[in-house]
Amino acid sequence: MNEMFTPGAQRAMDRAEVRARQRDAAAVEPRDLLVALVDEPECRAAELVVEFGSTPDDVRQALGAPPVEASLPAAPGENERGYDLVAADRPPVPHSRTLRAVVGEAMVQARAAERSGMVGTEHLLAGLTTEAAAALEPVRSAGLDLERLREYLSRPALVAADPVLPLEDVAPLDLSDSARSVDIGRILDASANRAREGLRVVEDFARFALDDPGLTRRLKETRHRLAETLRGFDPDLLIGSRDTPDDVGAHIMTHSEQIRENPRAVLVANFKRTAEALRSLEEYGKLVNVWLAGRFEVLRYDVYTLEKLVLTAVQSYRALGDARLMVLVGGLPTLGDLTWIVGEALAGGADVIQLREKNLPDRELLTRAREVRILTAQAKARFIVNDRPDLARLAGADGVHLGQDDVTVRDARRITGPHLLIGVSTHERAQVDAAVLAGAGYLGVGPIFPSATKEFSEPELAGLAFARTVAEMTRLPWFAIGGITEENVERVVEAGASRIAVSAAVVRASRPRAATTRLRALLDGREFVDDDTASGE
Ligand SMILES: Cc1ncc(COP(=O)(O)OP(=O)(O)O)c(N)n1
Ligand SMILES: Cc1nc(C(=O)O)sc1CCOP(=O)(O)O
Ligand SMILES: [Mg+2]
Repeated sequence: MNEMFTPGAQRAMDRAEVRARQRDAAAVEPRDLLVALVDEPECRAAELVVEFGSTPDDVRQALGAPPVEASLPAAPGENERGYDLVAADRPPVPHSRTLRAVVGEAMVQARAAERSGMVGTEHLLAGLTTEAAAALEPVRSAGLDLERLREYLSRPALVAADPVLPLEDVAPLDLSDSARSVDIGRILDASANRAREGLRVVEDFARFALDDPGLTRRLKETRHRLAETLRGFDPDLLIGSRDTPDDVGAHIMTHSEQIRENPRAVLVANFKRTAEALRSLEEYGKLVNVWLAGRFEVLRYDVYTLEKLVLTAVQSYRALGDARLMVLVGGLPTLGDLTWIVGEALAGGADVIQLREKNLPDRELLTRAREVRILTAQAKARFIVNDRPDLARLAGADGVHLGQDDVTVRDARRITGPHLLIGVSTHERAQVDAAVLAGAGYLGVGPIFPSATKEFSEPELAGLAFARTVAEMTRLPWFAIGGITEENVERVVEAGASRIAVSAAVVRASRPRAATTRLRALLDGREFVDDDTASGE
C-alpha cells in the first residue's frame, strides 16, 4: 500500500494494472486508470463522471473495456472487495510516462487541496483531465463533458494557493548530507531558471511576432505547469542553494550563444535550452522526488511538440504570408482548358492554385500538375495538389491539401519530405486543434456556404460561425472555403477570414480573370477597376 493514496485511490491504481493486463498492454495507461475509476461506482471520481454527463458502462464501452464482471473475476487470493487485484506471482506492469505524469499531477493537486496531501480518486481524475486529455478523447462520445469536468476539477479549491510542500514521503535524497543537497539544489535551481527563461523567450515570439493566440496559450500553459511542478520542490532547497557569484559557468559565453542570425535561430536556441534544462531537472530531480522527475520528462516531450508547432508556423508564414486567394481548378476536359483557366486566374491575381482532380488517370494528372507548376512558378504564385502527396512531390508543387478522409499529415510527410506545405481541411473546432498539433502548414475552414462544386448536407455546413471560431483560435494561415462568391465574400472577411479558397466563383465565371481580380480587390478592401473591359476583352 502506498501511503500517499487513499484506500479508494490505491484500489483504482491496482485495478488499472488489472485492466492493463487484460489488454496485454506493456504499460498501464491513463485509459486503464479511467476505466478503473468508473469500475467502482461509489468512489468520488465515478460520481463526477456521472455528474458530468456519462455512465461507467458508456465509458467502458467508449474505451473498449469489457464489463466489470467479465474483467475482474473473484479468484483465489481475492481481497476484501472480492477482486483479485494484483497477482502477487506476476511482475508488476510498469506505468507509462503519461500515467506517471497523471499521478504526479494528482499529487500536486492533492497537496494544494489539503495539507495531508493524500491522493484521492478525484485527484487522479483531475490528473487525467490535465495530463492525459488526448487519451480521454474517446469518452466524449460517451457523453462526458471533458471541458466542464476539467474546469470543475481545477477550481480554486484544488489549485495551489500556497507553494506546494515538498513530498517528503518519497524523497530519497539524504538532506542531512547538506553539502550534497546544496550541490543538487544548485543544479535544480539553475535548470529551473533556464527552463523558465527559455519558455518565456519563445512565448514572447508566439505572442508578439506570430500574434498567435493558440500557440501563446499552449506555451503559457506549459510555463505554468513548469512553475507548478517546481513548487513540488522545497523552495529552500532551490533558493537556499543559489550562489550565482561563484557559478563558474555564469560568465562563460560561447561564440554560438552570441550569434543569432534571425528570429528562427533565437527560437531554435531557446527551445533547445529549455529541453536541456528540463532534462537536467528530470535526471537530478530523480534524486529528490521521482514523481516530479516524471513530470519534467512529460514537459520535455511537450516542449519538443511545441517546437515543431512554432517552427511550422514560422515556415507557413514565410510560404503563405501574403497569399490571400486560392483558386481550386479541376474537372476540365483538356489540358488546354486547364492551362487557360489557370493562366486567367493567375493574371487576375490568384496567389495559390490548387489542382483538384478526382477522376483522371495518374499519368495524365501528373502531366497536368507539371504544367500548372510551370505556370504558377512563372507568376510567382504557389501551387498545391489536392489529395496526393506523391504527385505533389513528383510535380515539384509547394504543397498538398488533405481532407479528413485522406492520408494523415504524418503519412503524407513521409512522402513529401520536410519542406512541402501540408494543408488540412477542418469542419469543426476539434479538427483545428488536431490539424495544428499534427503539424499542418495551413487549414481549409469550411464549408462556409453551400457549394456548387461539392455537395454538403445541411448539418455539414460549418458556416460563418466556424470561421469566427477559427479566427480566435489560431494565426496559422487558414482559407475559408465553400460557396464563397463576390456577393458574400465581405461577410466572410467580417467573420475574421483574411484568406479564401474558391472554385466555382472563378472556374465557372464567364470571365475568370475579371472574377479573380474582383475577388482579390474585395479581399484587400480595394476599389475594383475592370481591366478586362478597359482592354476590350
Ligand atoms: C483549401 C481547401 N480546403 C478544403 C478542401 C477540401 O479538401 P477535402 O475535404 O479533402 O475534399 P476534396 O477537395 O478532396 O474533395 C480543399 N480541397 N482545399
Ligand atoms: C472542395 C471543397 N471543400 C470544402 C470544405 O469545406 O472542405 S468546400 C469545397 C468546394 C469549394 O468550391 P466552391 O468555391 O465552388 O464552393
Ligand atoms: Mg481530399
